Parts: sequence; structure tokens; C-alpha cells
Amino acid sequence: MSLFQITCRCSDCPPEAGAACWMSPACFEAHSGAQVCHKWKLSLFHATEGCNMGQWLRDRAPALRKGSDGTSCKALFESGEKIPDEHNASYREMTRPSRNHTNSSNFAYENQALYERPLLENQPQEVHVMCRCFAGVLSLLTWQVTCSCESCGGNVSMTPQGFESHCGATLSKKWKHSIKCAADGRTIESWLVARGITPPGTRMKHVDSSPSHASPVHLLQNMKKSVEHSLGMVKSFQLCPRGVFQVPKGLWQIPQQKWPSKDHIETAMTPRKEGGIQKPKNPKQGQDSTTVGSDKKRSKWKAGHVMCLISSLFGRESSQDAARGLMQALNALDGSFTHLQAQPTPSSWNVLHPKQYKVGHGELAEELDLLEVPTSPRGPGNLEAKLSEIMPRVEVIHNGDRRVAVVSELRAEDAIRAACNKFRLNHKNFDIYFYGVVKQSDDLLEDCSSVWSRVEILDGQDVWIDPEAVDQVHNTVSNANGDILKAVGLPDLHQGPTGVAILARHPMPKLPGCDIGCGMALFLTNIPSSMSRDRVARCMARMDLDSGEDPHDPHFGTIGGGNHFAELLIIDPQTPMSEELQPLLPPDTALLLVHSGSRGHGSRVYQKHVGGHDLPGYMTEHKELVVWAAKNRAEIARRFLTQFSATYIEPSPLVPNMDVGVATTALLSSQSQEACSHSDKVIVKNEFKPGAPETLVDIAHNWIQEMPDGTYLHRKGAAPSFKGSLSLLPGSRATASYVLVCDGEMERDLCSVAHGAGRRLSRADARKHLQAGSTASAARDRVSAPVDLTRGGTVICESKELLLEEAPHAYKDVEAVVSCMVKRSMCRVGARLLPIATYKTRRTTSGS
Ligand SMILES: Nc1nc2c(ncn2[C@@H]2O[C@H](COP(=O)(O)O)[C@@H](O)[C@H]2O)c(=O)[nH]1
Ligand SMILES: [Mn+2]
Repeated sequence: MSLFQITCRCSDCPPEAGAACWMSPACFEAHSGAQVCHKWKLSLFHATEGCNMGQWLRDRAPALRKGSDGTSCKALFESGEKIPDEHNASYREMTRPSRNHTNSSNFAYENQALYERPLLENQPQEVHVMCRCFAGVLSLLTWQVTCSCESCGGNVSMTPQGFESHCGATLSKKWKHSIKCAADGRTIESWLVARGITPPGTRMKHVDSSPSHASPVHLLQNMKKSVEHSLGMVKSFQLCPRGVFQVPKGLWQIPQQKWPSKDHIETAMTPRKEGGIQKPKNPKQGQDSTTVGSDKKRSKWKAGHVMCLISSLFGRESSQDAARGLMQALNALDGSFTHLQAQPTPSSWNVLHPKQYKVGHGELAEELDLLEVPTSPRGPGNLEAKLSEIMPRVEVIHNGDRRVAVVSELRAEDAIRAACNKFRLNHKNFDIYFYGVVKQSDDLLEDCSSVWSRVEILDGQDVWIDPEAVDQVHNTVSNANGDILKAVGLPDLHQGPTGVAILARHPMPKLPGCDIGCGMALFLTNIPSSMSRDRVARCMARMDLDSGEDPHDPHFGTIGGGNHFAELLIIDPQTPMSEELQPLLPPDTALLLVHSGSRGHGSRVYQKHVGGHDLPGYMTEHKELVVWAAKNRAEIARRFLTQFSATYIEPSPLVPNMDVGVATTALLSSQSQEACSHSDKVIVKNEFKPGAPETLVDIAHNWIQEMPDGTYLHRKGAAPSFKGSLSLLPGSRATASYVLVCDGEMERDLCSVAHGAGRRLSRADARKHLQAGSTASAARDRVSAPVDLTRGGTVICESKELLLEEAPHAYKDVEAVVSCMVKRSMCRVGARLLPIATYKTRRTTSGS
């Protein structure tokens, strides 16, 4: 198979004397600063004929209309033509070596010269991989897999793609997915991404393409990673409101000698004088500069500084998103920019030939004095007017015959369309992008590391944590402007972020959100564990926990939607109970687990306080709701058990319950009582309705705890954990749930443990991917066949959607979550419980 490759002849290349610097047209496009275009056939021009390469190739090889597949390229190059491009490069044909090419010096050399990236000291040089049942070793130096199968015997090396097809997984065409890391079974892509390693030939790639991830912190994190992993080779990279491009080593490399002198920089950084722009010290007016982001331009940037290119893909994506993302990024980099520059992308050069046009950012515009302000062949007026139309808040400053514009606001799509119509531009081809110099890159990186140092993710090998949720934790910390002192992500962490404990200087109502006081309570019952499943189902058939009975408070005694539930469980006879729990949990009666929150009251209080400043008022109502939610769980339990004509078990003769936060645990040692004295004293138990079932433990996992030192510990999907305290960790309606004996430490885990298994799939994904199948029919019939404890018990759920959203597969592996915390000594297993019957909702829709 043949490949298009370009030998770049710019002064940054080749990397080694005499070696050719080969790259794909797409890489070359990026290398020359045009990666926003993503259409190399349009952005590369024939150096002598002036047409774009798409046109040039089409004229010569009609087959290429369908794409530059290897065969037609080969045909093209058989003609012996060389295509010099504007970067003075030439196309060449390169033959990909055959499968066993360890000895193919050509390939190995090209690969190494161009792509070998210096590995960080502690980075592995190889990784053991699997594909289907084949094992191999992937070298991170040569990017070859040595296959250990019987026929290869560990002597045959091949490309990852070759290995993929050797293992019979060709159809996937995604070697990074089909090849797995042998150690943990995860895709090799996630293994590489986690270590910031970019395989050779990787095109500029959106690490993440959703606008919500273009948050400042996300951008900055990637910025830092790129710089770190380049070992000083990568000085710049591209940020884009729709995501971050990872840049392989070699691209965007700025040779040291090209940077300006210290004096030069200092002059550039001299603050602007009142009343106008400083006289340029080194103006290069009228200079024709067509190389956007070229070496010439970059050479103006200070050594060690990180160049940050922010692209706004107007026309291609929603420009609203782009503008929003851009503004976000600007805010994040506040004060770090010395200037911004706006200009149409190369794809619109051939329409306007505007060359370059400078747009300064606020008072930092003085930096522009050092930059070139070329003229446009079609008249600067056009461009200026166009910019003003698109960005009406662009202030155009005239300084002699040089013009500098200051952007203060970006405009939305309609303005862009109007401007494009006016100037008869196809707005789809019209992009504007901005770039600037990060003035204080060290500060910026310090900012980032200060965010990182405040975030701890308690993950483990066996438990999967969604990287987006991790980003959300970082963003939460970063957006709090230093008000968050520490954040701990627990193993059940998922998007929200949920499964996190956050210590802050003041209460942050947005963290617990609407469902203030949501929690789990475990009740003792006198329902025999051996009660027939039919009888359980018959009792539950009459149950309706969706509507209340209290005329003064319609929410009281109701369970609510989402994943709230009331569940009968039995103690797993196979799992030994801890010493503390043995006297507490009678092995022959069922237990009732209730998960619910503050219902409509929580959302009322949240709405009232979310934008306001009355934090003491919020905290007062917050605490009331935390108590209300605990009482509500007891009321739900009472209503549930009434259907069984079951009475509660007499309050245990064991250690009396104590008022520890909202957790009424019977088991706290004196040491843990001391630890718990940090928490609010909220007396819950004594306020329960007479006749309520005995609460073994009630744990709120969505609340704010006032700490003795005046800080506030937010638990958003996190359960309190003190030395010896009990906690509840439910899995799903068809997996085990756990009673944990905790050993929380402020330093390590902010005295918190996971509050559940945590979502693996979002609700939408669960609806999309999980089949209703048998679960739906079980729900329709309401009474399932004899309970198979490996699959869960009877489920009362009349909402088909909710049934899917809450399917066991939508949750992470509860065993992994528990074992991760046990390994970290955060808790021990007190008892393992198995579900018999779960009440979800009688409503046919999944809302609350
Ligand atoms: N035993 C059961 N556990 C369940 C069920 N549905 C969900 N879950 C688990 O509860 C937590 C609750 O999380 P939250 O963030 O909504 O408070 C969740 O992570 C699951 O692990 C069920 O029907 N039975
Ligand atoms: Mn909850």
C-alpha cells in the first residue's frame, strides 16, 4: 500500500541533520498552521500553478475524487511528478513495510526520526497487550507489536494494525480499541491517553468534542499535559472552543534560536502609556506576511512561553458554541494574554487575501506594536468593515497607517451570517480564529497545579471512573476561585459530578443541588427472610409510595422518582458478617433499605437560595430539610411495612442510637463519637412518628456539614465516614448492597465513603443501549417468577423508561467499588445484602 507523505523543508525540519522530516498531508497542514481547516486538499496549494492540491490532484487522477486512497496515489506518483508546495515540500511515495519488518531499516528509521518521542523517565518503553486471545508486546519506541502467538513465537513484529488483523479483528479498523492492555483489559487507547502518549501518525485529534468539555480547566489541563509530555519540545499547541487538539511531538516546535532577545521582549512587555498605543520600537509595517502561525510569527514569542491558539470554528460548528467556548477560554486565561489576533483562515485567503490583521485584547494591545500589520491587496477597508460587522464591539484604533482592533465581545451566528452575506462570502468557508501569547505561562501552570493539588481521586485498578467526571471535579474546583480547599472523588464518582466530597470556605448550594438531604436508611423488620416470594409480591402489589397521605405535606411519605427506591433485602449467608454487625442484624429477618430525599421541599429551598447571598438563611433551611428527609425515609419504611402487616422490631437493646449528623448509628465507638462531634447535632430518631420501624442506620449523602473550624464539607453523593461508623452502599436492584464499617480520615478521604456503585451509563445512554426485554415484561407483570438472587428480585416499576435507566447494567460494579475502598483501608465490609423486592414507582413516567 502506498501513502502520501510530505517532506517538509521549513527550517524547523528536519529534526536531525540530513534526515527527512516526513509527515502526512494532514500533519503537514497542521505543521504549517492550517489545522483548523481539516481539509488538506484545500489548504495545500501547488507552489507553481497556484491551485489547491485537491484541484491539482483531481486534474491528474480522477479517482482521487473519492479520496486519496493508496492505490490511486500510487498511480499518480508513478508519473514521477514532484509537487512542491508553498512550504517548499515535496510529495513522495512511501511504501509501508510488510508485516515482518523489524529489519526494514527504512520504516524503522522513518518512524523513529519522525515520531519517536522521548519517553518520560518513569514511562514504560513497552506495554503487554492482548487482542482477542492473542498476546503481544507493543514497543513505544518503534510502535511495533511483537506477537507471542504460537506461530510467531515472539519473533515477529508488526504494526498495531497488522497485529489487529493477525488476531482476526481487522473488521474493527480501530486498533486502539481492539488492542487491549493485558494488565487491566482496558483499551490501549485509554492506556495511552492516561499517559499522554500519542501514537505515530496520529492526526490532530479532538480529545473531546463536546462544547461542555471546552471548559477552561479542561483546556488548561491539556495544555499542561502537552507541555509536560513534550519534555520541552512542544512550546505551543492549539486550543479550540470545541475541544483541545493534541499535538504530536515535532509539530509546533519552536527552535530556541528563533526566539527574540530578552531586550526585545522586555520592550514588548512595557506597559502601555495612557492615551494611546506606544510607538512601535521595531515596526515592520506593510510587510507581506502570509504565514499564519508560521515560524516568522512564532519567532516573536518569548522563549519558554506557551503559545495558545484559540480557534473559533464559525460556520462549521454553531458559532454560538464557538463564541461561548472562546470567551470561556479567554476568561480562564484572564490576564495571561498579551494580545489576540483575528484573521480569516487560510481557506478564505483565496477570497480576500487579507493577510494578517491584529486584534488586541483589552489593555494588552500594546503588544501588537511589535507585530506586523500588513495590508490587504483588496484594500484594508474591506477587512476592517468585515471585522466590525462580525464583531461590532471591535474597536478599531488607527495609529498612523497601522490599525489595531480591540475585541471586547464576540457576536453570535446571525451577525456572522449578515456580515458574510454583505461581503458575499460563503459563511461556511469563513472562519475566524484568534491566537495570542500566554504571557505568564508559569503562573498559568501554577494555577493549574494548584487546582490539581486540591483534588484527590480515590480510584483503583478495578474500578472505572469516567474521565469526564474527573474533569468536572477539576472544573468545580477551578471555577470556585480558591474557595474550595479540597475535593475528593470517591470510587463511585460519575458525571455530575456525583460521588465527591468537597471542603469549602463557605456553603455552596449548587453542590448538593435540589435533593438536599437525600440518603439511605436501613430498617430492621420482622419479615422472615424465608417469606415466599409470591407473598412478598402480593403484599407489594397493593403498595403506592408515590402519593402521600398527609394533607399538610403532600410530599411526606413519598419516595420520588429517579433512583429512589425502597427495597427488601436479606443478609447474604455466604459472606461473613463483621463482629460489630453480628449482634445487630438478625440473620433470619429481612431488612428494608430506603433511598429518598427532600422531595419538592429541596427544590423549593434550592431555587430560593441558588442565586442569592443569604447563606446563613440557606444553611438553616438546609439543616431542616436534612432532618425532614430522614424522617421521610422512616415514614416511607412505615408505609412499606404496613403492607406486610409487619411491625417494627423493638428498639435494639444494644448501644442506643446517637445523634450524629443525620446518621443514627448504633455502633459508634467513643473514638468515633469524638470524630462525629465535628458534625451538626441533628436529633432525628426521637422525632420519628411513634410506631416507625427501627432505624439501624440513616445516612444522608447529599448535604453540607458545618465543620468546627468554620469550613463547610459538602457531600455530593458521598456518605459520612468516621472511625467505626456504619454506612450503606447500595449496588443496584439486582446486585448486592453493603453495610460498611467505616474508617474515615479527614486528610485522606474528607471523612467520606462512596454512597453507591455510581453510574456507568448516563440515563440517556441506558435508555438507548439497554434492551427492555425481560426486565420490562417482569415489570409489566409486576410479580416475577421465583426470585433468582443473582438477577434481583421482584421489581415494582411501572415506568418502562425508568426500568432501563435504572437497569443494573447502568451502574458500575459494586464489588469493585467496595474492594477499592477496602484496599485503601477506608472501610471494611460489615454485611453483604441481597435484594428480594424493590419498589421504584407506580408512575408510568420516570420524572419525580
Ligand atoms: N439496592 C439498590 N441500589 C440501587 C438501586 N438503584 C440505584 N441504586 C444504587 O443507589 C445509588 C444511589 O445513588 P444517588 O446518586 O442517586 O444517590 C446508586 O449509585 C446505585 O448504586 C436499586 O434499585 N437498588
Ligand atoms: Mn441519593
